Amino acid sequence: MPLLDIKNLTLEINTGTQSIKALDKINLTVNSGEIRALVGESGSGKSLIVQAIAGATPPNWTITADRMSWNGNNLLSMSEQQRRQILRKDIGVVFQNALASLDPSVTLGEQLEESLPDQLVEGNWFWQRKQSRRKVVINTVHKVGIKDHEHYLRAYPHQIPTDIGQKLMLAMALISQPKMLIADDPTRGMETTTKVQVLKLLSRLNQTRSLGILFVSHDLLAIASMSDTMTVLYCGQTVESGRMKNIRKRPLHPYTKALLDSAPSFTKDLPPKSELPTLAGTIPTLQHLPIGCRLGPRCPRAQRDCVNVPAVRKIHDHSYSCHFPLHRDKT
Ligand SMILES: Nc1ncnc2c1ncn2[C@@H]1O[C@H](COP(=O)(O)OP(=O)(O)OP(=O)(O)O)[C@@H](O)[C@H]1O
Repeated sequence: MPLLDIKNLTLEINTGTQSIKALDKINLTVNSGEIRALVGESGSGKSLIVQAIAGATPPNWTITADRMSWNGNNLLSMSEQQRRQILRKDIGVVFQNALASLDPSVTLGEQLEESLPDQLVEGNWFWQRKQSRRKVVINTVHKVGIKDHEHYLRAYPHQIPTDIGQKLMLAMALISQPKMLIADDPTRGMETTTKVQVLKLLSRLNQTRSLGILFVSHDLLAIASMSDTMTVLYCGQTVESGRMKNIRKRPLHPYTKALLDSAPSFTKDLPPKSELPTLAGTIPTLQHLPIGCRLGPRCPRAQRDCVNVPAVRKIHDHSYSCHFPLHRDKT
């Protein structure tokens, strides 16, 4: 059974004048010990998925799904308290710009200690538990590559540089020893050595503790080297999903191909909102979504049928949604 199992997740945003389908029938699973990359241009809806899973949604969002379960338990039907409990213990989430959501008046050390569940604290006496908490916090910040813990644990959120902040957010997500980590662009803006350090840490946790990871990123180099599987998103629709090596070798969806071709040697990140060199135009805004397959107006293979949403087709564990996929002309 997958840890996280999502089928046909739809997110509608009510703008007051209209209802917009920002996510349209998204499918996604993450198994224990699996690293799944969630990729797509800026604006494709990756962060919306993370927010929908975490339940961090404003009142004008409506979320529906045929299935959205954690370890077999329906996330959508459980109480807010049960869901919070799961997010506190079992799923670590690093949101984009997470640093901004920290309490500015509390030191980072105290906020990390608060994130540590009581079950992981040793000792019976108050002073023993205090020491134990401190020890776990220090170990965790060392694990994410912060050596000068004295300095940073005493600091307030606005006093630290962004890359240290990102590492601390990762520490906060990992401190409860979760079964799964959802990391929304955790290495964004980091310089290469720091990035490599963080990626190595995640790979190690994945291998030693079977940590399942949903890795959201623009960074194709990072994704390709560490992920087992990949889900490609375009404009709120899942376009392709499968094993990383199969998709890299033989992408079936024209969008996946364009995304891979845009970083031919995987040597550069794709800056947000940039044009893909292999596809004309840019991703549409939610107010101007095309009908049917949303890639239609930009797709070199588009034909009349593309005004209808393509069904999900499967070849073993490789799935795609396209009327005119690559390499399948004879079928
Ligand atoms: N709270 C919100 N209300 C309305 N629209 C939103 C909201 N958050 C995001 N959007 C819109 O939803 C679409 C998807 O945004 P999202 O942030 O999920 O993209 P993304 O793939 O995560 O991009 P990036 O890689 O830049 O983070 C965008 O068009 C964005 O403008």
